Amino acid sequence: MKEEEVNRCQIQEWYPKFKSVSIRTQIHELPESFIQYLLDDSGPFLLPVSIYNDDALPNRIHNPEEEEDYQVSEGSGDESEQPSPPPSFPELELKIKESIESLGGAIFPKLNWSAPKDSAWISTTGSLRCTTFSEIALLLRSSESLIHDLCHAYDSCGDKSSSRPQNFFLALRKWYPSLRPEMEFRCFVRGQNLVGISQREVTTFYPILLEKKIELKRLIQQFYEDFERLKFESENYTFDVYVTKDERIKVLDFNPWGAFTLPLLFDWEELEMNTREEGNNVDFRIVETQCAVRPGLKTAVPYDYLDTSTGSGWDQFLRNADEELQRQTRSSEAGA
Ligand SMILES: Nc1ncnc2c1ncn2[C@@H]1O[C@H](COP(=O)(O)OP(=O)(O)OP(=O)(O)O)[C@@H](O)[C@H]1O
Repeated sequence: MKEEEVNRCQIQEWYPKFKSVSIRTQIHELPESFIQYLLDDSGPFLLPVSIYNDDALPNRIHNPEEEEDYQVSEGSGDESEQPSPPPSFPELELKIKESIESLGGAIFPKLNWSAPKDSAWISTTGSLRCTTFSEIALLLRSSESLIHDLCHAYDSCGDKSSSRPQNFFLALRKWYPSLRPEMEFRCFVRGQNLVGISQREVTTFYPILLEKKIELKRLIQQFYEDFERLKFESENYTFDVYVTKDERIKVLDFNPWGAFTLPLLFDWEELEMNTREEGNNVDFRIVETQCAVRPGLKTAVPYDYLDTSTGSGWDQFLRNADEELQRQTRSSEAGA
């Protein structure tokens, strides 16, 4: 696989071309200080200080010296006891706040390639729905799967020249509360031919897919002929689509062929062999019976989460996160 093929699957690269057939998204370049914050696992877990009131336009720039909570006593003699000051990213926070408002008040966050799916369990809603910068920071900072984007994006590239992209971006996608998982599909393109389509959520049997199989296949194939073929430059790649109630197709994501991309109801060897000639049938796969469901391919809750007993590490992590949230709530109430 080539770096350029991996690069094309970054949301800041593909979204401008597919905007009209995707879901509303605003993309912000991330400062290096924020990337370092995401990567830093030394010391306690600190959420960034929110410098704006949550429910108003920016009206107060936080000044640590004016608030008791932030005063660091000088010369106490034991510097190692002093917690490091919480980080703050005022410019980024303002841009994000404005974007969230313009996207209707709730968003789904994502870096260049990936969403922090593995940290949904930590949010109060158990989902990736975010309404504030702090919620986004909590999800991003808690996610192991984003380490792939941050440090290993090019690991499968034969021409790898760096471990990370030049710039990182945060995509804020309008939150859709009622996406039906059975209407998401992964499409496999080889040699610029659509060779396979798989149900995306393979852990469940959805009878409606049996009923609509022929129609869904026709819709997706038509979409590929109309939009995809001319616009996405790689020879081999995958893209994920969502079929709306009124039978429109929305592109959710692009992924490189092979490597970290899950082949779902296929395996890569059989997809490699499928060199579909023009006009041949596209292989459309769904879970056809209750007995054919696949086990979950990704774990949503880290194993350690199951063990929150004293000494497990998670007890301290959860206490720190809780204290930080309470402290920030107190400080924003004091400033309101
Ligand atoms: N805007 C949204 N609102 C609500 N849910 C969403 C939204 N966008 C995506 N999702 C849900 O989140 C899932 C993961 O999204 P997405 O494919 O963008 O993440 P990803 O990290 O790139 O995943 P993968 O690496 O498996 O492709 C989607 O399958 C969809 O169910």
